[in-house]
Amino acid sequence: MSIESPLVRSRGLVKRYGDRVAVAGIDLDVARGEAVGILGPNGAGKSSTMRMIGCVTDVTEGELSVLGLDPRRDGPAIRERLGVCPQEDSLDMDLSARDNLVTYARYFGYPRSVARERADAQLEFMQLADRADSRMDQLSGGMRRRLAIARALVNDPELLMLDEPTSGLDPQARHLLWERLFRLRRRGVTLLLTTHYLDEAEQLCDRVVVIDEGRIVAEGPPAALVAEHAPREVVELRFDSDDLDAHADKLDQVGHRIEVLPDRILLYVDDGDAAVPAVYARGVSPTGVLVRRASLEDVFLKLTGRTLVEA
Ligand SMILES: Nc1ncnc2c1ncn2[C@@H]1O[C@H](COP(=O)(O)OP(=O)(O)OP(=O)(O)O)[C@@H](O)[C@H]1O
Repeated sequence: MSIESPLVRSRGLVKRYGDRVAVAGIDLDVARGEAVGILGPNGAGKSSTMRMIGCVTDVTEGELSVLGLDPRRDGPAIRERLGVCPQEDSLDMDLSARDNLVTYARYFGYPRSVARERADAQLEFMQLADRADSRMDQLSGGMRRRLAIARALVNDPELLMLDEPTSGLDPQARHLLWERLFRLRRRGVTLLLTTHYLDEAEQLCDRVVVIDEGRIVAEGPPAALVAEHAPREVVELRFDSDDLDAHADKLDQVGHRIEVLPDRILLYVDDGDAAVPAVYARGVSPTGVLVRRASLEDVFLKLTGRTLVEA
């Protein structure tokens, strides 16, 4: 157990935009070497939290220390030691991939030759070496996203922050990018990221913080959260008809809990395969049945009554 102070520590962190409360008092710790995921639906306050930690927006209220420094006072010194990859990438469309990185590295005061070396090393790591001379409009969305991460790495940051790094990417591009994040994690880079993709967070993150309406609703290692909040398995039932409540009424007490979503019914059970015959025995005939392990999505649903992706 490290006795080092956390890289990020917030207590009662608040962000307001006028009357709108985006972050309503968040306590967050990120230790060196950890991979922490902030999960939550649209508008939950994830980006606002990230922007305060990244010193791009002011803290409205509460305590925040980043790398042991105070963002209110030491913004520039903190930013030098962070790698920040915002949701909207801000790559320069007129520059090549390499020059985007070199220009950024020069902000940190590296001599041109060092900036170029650092740029090339990160292009290599992000599997973009063969696209070094390409302009942005010649790169796919996935390549641009990897380039934005490469750029965030040129200053060898102590903490890499990624806001929805895989949103909008096709599954192959997501996979490629995620695989690089695993490698970074293995190298010991501290990661703080937001995502809608709970399956990814479950695999990559040591710890997840689930937020909803600006507040933390659950926190812990993914497997522990699932074990705490959801039975082992879930039976998903799909139907042609819209009247799912009528089916749900018949399934009373088949499992520990039942959730009726707009397009399906979820039954929370210990043993999915054993529960399926009980569904038919109640006179319910779904058009689709899927048995799966309970996931963070189920934790979120239980805690907020809403699904993450469709929320
Ligand atoms: N610059 C701003 N001015 C006013 N309101 C804002 C601003 N930025 C965010 N908000 C509001 O604050 C709340 C939280 O937004 P935030 O972007 O932090 O959420 P999020 O969890 O990152 O959502 P998303 O996944 O859509 O990015 C939302 O209600 C949003 O409309």
